Amino acid sequence: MMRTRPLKVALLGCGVVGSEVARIMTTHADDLANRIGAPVELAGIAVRRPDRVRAGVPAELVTTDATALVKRGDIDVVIEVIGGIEPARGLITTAFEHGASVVSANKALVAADGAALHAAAEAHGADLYYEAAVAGAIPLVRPLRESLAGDKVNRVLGIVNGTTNFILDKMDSTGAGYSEALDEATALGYAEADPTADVEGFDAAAKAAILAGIAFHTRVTIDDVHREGLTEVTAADIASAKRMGCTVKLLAICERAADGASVTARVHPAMIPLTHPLASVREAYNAVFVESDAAGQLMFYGPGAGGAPTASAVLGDLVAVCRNKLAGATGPGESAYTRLPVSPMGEVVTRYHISLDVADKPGVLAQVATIFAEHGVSIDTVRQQGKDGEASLVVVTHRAADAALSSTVGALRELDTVRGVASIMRVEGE
Ligand SMILES: NC(=O)C1=CN([C@@H]2O[C@H](COP(=O)(O)OP(=O)(O)OC[C@H]3O[C@@H](n4cnc5c(N)ncnc54)[C@H](O)[C@@H]3O)[C@@H](O)[C@H]2O)C=CC1
Ligand SMILES: N[C@@H](CC=O)C(=O)O
Ligand code: NA
Repeated sequence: MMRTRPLKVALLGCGVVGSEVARIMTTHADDLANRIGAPVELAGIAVRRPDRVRAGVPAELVTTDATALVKRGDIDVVIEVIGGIEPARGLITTAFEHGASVVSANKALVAADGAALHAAAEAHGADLYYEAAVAGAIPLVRPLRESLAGDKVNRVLGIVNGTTNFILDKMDSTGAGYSEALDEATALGYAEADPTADVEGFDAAAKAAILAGIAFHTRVTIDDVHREGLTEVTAADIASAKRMGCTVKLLAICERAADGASVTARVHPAMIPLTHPLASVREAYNAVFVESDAAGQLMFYGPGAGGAPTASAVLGDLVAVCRNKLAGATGPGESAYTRLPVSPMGEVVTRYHISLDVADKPGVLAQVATIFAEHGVSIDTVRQQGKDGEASLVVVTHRAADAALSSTVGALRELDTVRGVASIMRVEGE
């Protein structure tokens, strides 16, 4: 039976995501009420710039005082789509203290301080949901937290940043320049307020931290995630990948160690074979593989960024949180009981593509091969291209520890015949 008294919702932020949340809450009000069992009322919208015209947003609901809004006392759910650490963290904490549950899309905050936020929610009998924080519209947080709660997840691997995937896709398929592609991604609402977060891999690293924590039932913060962004990827890397039958993607990879005693989490560009399903993920789409003991391999795919897709995930959480409120219950909180430590990047084992500029004279190849052998890194293939006394040597290795590869590269740089290390890229998905 439908409750007539509405559940009151405060919306913090009315930008790309917030404006879509407000629009869908208004246009789908009847369906939302039927699905929840009570009407949901948008009771206030906190904005920073009230002068900005927002189509379809009732002017009387708009305020610049977000703190007063979350302290009102009659708010059941706060939706935080401001982004960043402060004031978002303070507002969420205040919301819990005043009895509200919280839905957030803020990966930066959850990856930095998720444990404290979960503790605050639990202390006040409230919910903290953040499906939109990882891979936009794609259901991933709740499937990991709930549907896979009976299984043992060993690996999560995928593309979790729409902006960088959009840039790489445009560079690869249309030959667009990096800045042009980034501007387009920003105009389409995919990029963060500061797109450095996207291109330097901070956004993907935040998502990797959240995924690793939930998947392995431990605590992982963004500081535990090895991070390399897109800015070092050159057109030559992309061309070299093509020659190998590969493409370049920015990947997030979270793994349980073979002995089960630790986990790793990393974000970096990588070459993947064109035959791998991740190679065909275009534009701002995301795709994530989850590998677990009982289920085997699962693939999650869909729009990873953009106002309406992200609002879809926010509204899904809103419905869940409202249902919990009506039932007088809360959903699952933090599950970090395994306390598995996060190992450093040096312990990660994978394959590498290394491009060296070398002198084109006899014996160089043997010298280079010896350095690899001395560091225990086995070579799979070597390709050499010479011009004007200089040559480019492309080495692809078998699987080796990241620390061994770093020492190898350090020793290669010491060789007189090695003029420079043009690029080092990991090779994944084989
Ligand atoms: N745009 C996207 O595709 C996705 C965004 N997200 C996350 O959603 C959140 C919001 O992102 P967008 O909507 O894209 O950003 P946005 O920059 O378009 O919107 C944020 C809005 O919050 C407002 N704001 C800032 N401080 C405020 C304050 N103290 N009080 C009230 N309003 C304030 C800003 O003026 C802005 O309008 C971020 O955490 C972002 O990481 C998550 C998934 C996808
Ligand atoms: N900037 C992010 C938005 C969604 O999380 C991205 O590009 O993926
Ligand atoms: Na999601």
